[in-house]
Amino acid sequence: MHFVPNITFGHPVVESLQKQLGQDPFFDMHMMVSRPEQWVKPMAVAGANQYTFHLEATENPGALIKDIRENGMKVGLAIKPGTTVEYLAPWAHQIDMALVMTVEPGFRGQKFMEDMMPKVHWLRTQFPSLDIEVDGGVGPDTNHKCAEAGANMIVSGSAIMRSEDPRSVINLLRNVCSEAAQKRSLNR
Ligand SMILES: O=C(CO)[C@H](O)[C@H](O)COP(=O)(O)O
Repeated sequence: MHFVPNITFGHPVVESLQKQLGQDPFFDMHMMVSRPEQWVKPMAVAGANQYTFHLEATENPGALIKDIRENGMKVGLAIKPGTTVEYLAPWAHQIDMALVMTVEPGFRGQKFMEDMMPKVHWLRTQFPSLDIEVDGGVGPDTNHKCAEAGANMIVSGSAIMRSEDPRSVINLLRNVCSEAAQKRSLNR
């Protein structure tokens, strides 16, 4: 289970949490950009472990996946709420992580789109070992829906940053995801 606090690089809170929780940083760069091809090398040089791009932003996902791998990074593939999961499926065997956006990309603090959960569930059923991430409006009130649908990675921004006790929110989110993953593996 990976837990991904969505906090700006170098933010003192994330640095302090990493120290306190003893986590090795894993840098997944979620590139909400047009022409994602142009940033692969710079991100690899900067030390990114994974490069996540939007399927809607490229005309040649296959070539981009190859380039990311050749630059030594794992591959994440994101879809916006309006993009159907069937559009992502042909690439699922070539990627490490599928990212289902649960808000329109743009800014923090938006409302979680529960109607994206069937996408997560479908991906989990079709690709049992794929990492599946959700991003947008995820916090203690919505996290269990993501975990039950099959997400094993979550991005959480506002719910953590607005809390007076970020560490307990992180632990809660992590526990819910771990328990759901455990239940899934027992049911297999
Ligand atoms: O980047 C995003 C949207 O473009 C993320 O959804 C957002 O930053 C996550 O924060 P929150 O938990 O507040 O939705």
